[in-house]
Amino acid sequence: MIAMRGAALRYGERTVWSGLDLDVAAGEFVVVLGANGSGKTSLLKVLLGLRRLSAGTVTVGGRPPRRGSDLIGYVPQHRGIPPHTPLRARDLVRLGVDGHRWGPRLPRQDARRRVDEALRGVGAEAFADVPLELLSGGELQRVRVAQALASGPRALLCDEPLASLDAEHQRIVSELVDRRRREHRTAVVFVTHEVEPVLPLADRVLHMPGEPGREARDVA
Ligand SMILES: Nc1ncnc2c1ncn2[C@@H]1O[C@H](COP(=O)(O)OP(=O)(O)OP(=O)(O)O)[C@@H](O)[C@H]1O
Repeated sequence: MIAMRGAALRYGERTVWSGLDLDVAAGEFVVVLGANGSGKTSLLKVLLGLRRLSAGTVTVGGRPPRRGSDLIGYVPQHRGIPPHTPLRARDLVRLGVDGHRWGPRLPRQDARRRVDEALRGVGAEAFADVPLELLSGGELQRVRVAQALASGPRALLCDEPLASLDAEHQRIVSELVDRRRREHRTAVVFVTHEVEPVLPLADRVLHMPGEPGREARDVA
């Protein structure tokens, strides 16, 4: 599903990583670890089509990554919602249903059914109509997972989705992602500093070295 060969990323003179080979098959769960600044978010940006490699090749679903591709779902790092944001949980998930869609939107009934399914999938029905700014951090991350999965992506990229969640919600969010890859064979790339909840679920771990000249290691 995801294939990188001899990949390198530079910002100006600075090489963030190089010599990176990575394969993530359908249904595989790959955890990405590394120090601050080692280039984990930059790796996701390349897969999202937001950054071009400086060297090497990358494909997602057999093609070069493309911004806005409906092959990919993305769960960003947890952060709060600005006060007075006029959205409820179900509105955020609706953006996920419509997000990548070109042309006419889904008929209202179909969209509503998909939003309800996605909310049910993360156990968020009880707060579906609550304004986002009132949700707890853990509830909000569950809604963000629902948003990312609402369009049925074949690969799910998660950027530190467990940061600042309590242990119980770290487990809940990790298991939601794990269930998805098992039931739908979604390929998962999961960047985290919280290893405890995800290592038991991971097929493989990619260590970003964070030191110039050292190559990233993809270990079993
Ligand atoms: N647009 C940019 N221009 C120049 N340098 C950048 C740019 N984006 C990121 N960097 C630098 O590249 C390095 C890798 O950044 P990145 O955010 O990918 O690291 P990270 O591993 O995700 O870090 P963290 O764990 O702190 O989130 C950092 O030193 C950062 O300052």
